[in-house]
Amino acid sequence: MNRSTFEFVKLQGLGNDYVFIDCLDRPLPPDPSDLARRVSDRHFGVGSDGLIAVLPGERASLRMRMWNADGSEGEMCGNGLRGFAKYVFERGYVGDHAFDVETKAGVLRPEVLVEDGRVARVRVDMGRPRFERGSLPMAGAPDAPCIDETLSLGGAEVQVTCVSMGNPHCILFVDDVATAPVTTLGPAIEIDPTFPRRVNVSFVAARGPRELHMRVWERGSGETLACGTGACAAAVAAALTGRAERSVVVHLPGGPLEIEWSDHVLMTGPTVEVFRGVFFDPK
Ligand SMILES: N[C@@H](CCC[C@H](N)C(=O)O)C(=O)O
Repeated sequence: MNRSTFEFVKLQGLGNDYVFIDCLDRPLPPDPSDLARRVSDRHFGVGSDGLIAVLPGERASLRMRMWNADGSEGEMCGNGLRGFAKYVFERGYVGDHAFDVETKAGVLRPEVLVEDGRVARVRVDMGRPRFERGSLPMAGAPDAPCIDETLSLGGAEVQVTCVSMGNPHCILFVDDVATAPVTTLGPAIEIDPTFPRRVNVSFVAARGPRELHMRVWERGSGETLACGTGACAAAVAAALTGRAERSVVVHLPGGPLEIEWSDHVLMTGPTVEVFRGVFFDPK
């Protein structure tokens, strides 16, 4: 990789798409936030919801870092981690079907599910959800959870449940996701001072004990077709508040994700390599 061109692979999970760069034998570009903004641009760049780097790890042999389309770095990315698992398994960087990956949210464990010699689906042990405000972070007593609380957020009175999946999520239950104010209230809650590091905002409708419908406004990327960590947080919030069972299918605009919460949260869903290319970096 030199400063003016670099190779990339684009993968998507339920339409939540990321440009992957391989930094195992090459250094991470000097300003990955700026690069994320430029490659993510759907007119002047490759077009994606963000950038993911494949790196050597310290707490595991491999490390994933991800940046949103606005250049902010996220602690975790569920759809991205499924793509990461496919990428490293198919290139022989790991030998086992299940392996550890270091992220900013800790070491997580994906398992690739191989069909016809290809990784089509990945199950990820997403670890334990956390509920205390300090884990998001969120204003208020650091040890107190926020479960079905009515708060003034983004200029509206809303009932929310907040969950950390390593990254912060604010869940609003609604009657119908089609008419939910995703693109108006979503960005207003994202930057509400209650969440000093901003927050991902999910609008979720329970449709029976094992079916959730969801749309998401992602911190740093806007409305996306799916969010893996968001689907986990939504499933946990629905179970915790008696709206659904602990094993659900979350229907997102990009397709369904299977989520199970026993102690850890398990997420199972597809991942697809879309194309490979060379980015001509004007900088
Ligand atoms: N789409 C992702 C989450 C990406 C990071 C998020 N926008 C954040 O800033 O926390 C997923 O699939 O989990």
